[in-house]
Parts: sequence; C-alpha cells; structure tokens
Amino acid sequence: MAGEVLQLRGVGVRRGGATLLRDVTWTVSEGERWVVLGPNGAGKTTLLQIAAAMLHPTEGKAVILEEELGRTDVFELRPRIGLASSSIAQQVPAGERVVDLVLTASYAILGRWQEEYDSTDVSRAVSLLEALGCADLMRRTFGTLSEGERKRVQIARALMPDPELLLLDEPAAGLDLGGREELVARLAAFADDPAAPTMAMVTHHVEEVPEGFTHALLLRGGEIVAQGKVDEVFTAEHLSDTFGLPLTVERQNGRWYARAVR
Ligand SMILES: Nc1ncnc2c1ncn2[C@@H]1O[C@H](COP(=O)(O)OP(=O)(O)OP(=O)(O)O)[C@@H](O)[C@H]1O
Repeated sequence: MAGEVLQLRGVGVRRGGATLLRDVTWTVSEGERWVVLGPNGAGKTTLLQIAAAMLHPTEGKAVILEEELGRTDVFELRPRIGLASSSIAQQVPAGERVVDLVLTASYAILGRWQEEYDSTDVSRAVSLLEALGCADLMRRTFGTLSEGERKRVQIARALMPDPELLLLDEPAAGLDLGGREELVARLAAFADDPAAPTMAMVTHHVEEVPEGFTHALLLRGGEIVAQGKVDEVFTAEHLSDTFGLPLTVERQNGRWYARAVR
C-alpha cells in the first residue's frame, strides 16, 4: 500500500436542502490514529460513514484503501474496514450471543444463521474478546449487556476481519466515568501497538481522546475548522471556534482537558 489509507478531496454531502458536509479534504496515512471532534450535528458521523464506504458523497472524490467510491464494489471494500457504531449496535438481534456477534463479522453479517466457522475464527473471536476485557461475556446475549460492555464487544467485532482501517463512532458515549477511563486506557494501549490498524475515532469530548492518538480533525457545521497533528490542532483558539464558545485547553500526562472560560 502506498501509505494513504483514506483520501477525501472536496467531499460534500447534501440531503434535501441541507448541507451535511462541505468541501472536506482529508488524508489519513497508514499507522495514523485520528480523532474527529466537533459539536452535535457537525457532520462527524456523516464523515465516518463515507470513510466506512457506507455513504457516497454528493460531490468530490473519496478513495478508501486505494479504491475510489463509485468505481469499486463496496461489498468487497467494506470487509477491509472495521466500523463500531451505535447504528450497527441497534440492528443486533437482542438474543444474539456475544461470541456469535464477533464471529459473524467474518461474513460482514449480523445474526448467526447456519454459517460454518473454523476453529481459527473461533479462537480469534475469543482472543479479541479477551483483549477487550470481555472474556466472561462470551456466552451472554448482547441484549443483556451494559452500555460499556456493548461498546467493548462492538470494538472486538470491528476488529474480527483484521481490518486495514478501524473506525470508531463515539466509542465512549453513554459510559460512566469508570467505563470511559477503562475504554480510553484500552484504546491508548491499542494506539501504541504498531500492529494495530490505522484508526479514526469520533467524539464530542477532548477528555475521551486516548494517549497516543496522533492527529485530529475539527468539524463545525459540516466544514473543517482545523486538521493536523493533535498538539497543533487542540489549541484554545481552534476548539473555541469549533464549539462556538471561549475555551481553555490543557494537556496532562498525555490526556486533554477543556473548559469554558469564565
Ligand atoms: N437525511 C438527512 N436530511 C437532512 N439532514 C440530515 C440528514 N441526515 C443527517 N442530517 C443532518 O446533518 C447534520 C450532521 O449529522 P451527523 O450525524 O453527521 O452529525 P454528528 O456530528 O455526528 O452529530 P452528533 O454529534 O449529534 O451525533 C445534522 O444536523 C443532521 O440533523
């Protein structure tokens, strides 16, 4: 691979009369760990849906893993991308066993039917669940899990097909403080692992950005406010522009904190 995992050029998305994204140019290179940050309605999920080959832009060009959207078979491209998002979680049958939810990602399907899985698949699913601290949940049904447990299981599922690009849409949303900190620590360890795929994570909060994330893209009203290396992008000026209020920002032990100026 040439090193560019994702290349968007002048990407726009319109729905009805609304502009969801406007003139987005963004390159993600192999090994980078990106955070996409912005307020509610900024277009973050829309951007991630394009990166996941789930949505085609209205204008501009999107090249994912060297395949251009509109000129490639997305059904071949999608299994190369791991996506963890609440829109997928909502479609999981409540009675689906956790281990089956992870296993079925090999076929990019939801809901186990009569597929045959070999022992390598099963061991991979088990070791991913172990790595995410979910080994004891394997035989539980997805519907019985807490929000924090669901988030971790979804990440294990996204990793099952050994994706070249991992996309996480608000992985810490709905978690309590302990759950958030545990997840952020796991993602930090993951970001530090050279064998882990290139990743992009959407969040509303700088406090949720794991240590080791290298780059950031700030979105507001469907447009990019700033992008680049995380410590150049996470300035008081950029974050104040993004969220539309005066903010101060600090970094402690690799983590970020922002609060309103009083
Ligand atoms: N089909 C649609 N028609 C019109 N507007 C839409 C449509 N789908 C999404 N939108 C709007 O596009 C904007 C961007 O949505 P998106 O979900 O990408 O934002 P987001 O940054 O992920 O928001 P949040 O942080 O609240 O999840 C929102 O204002 C949303 O209401």
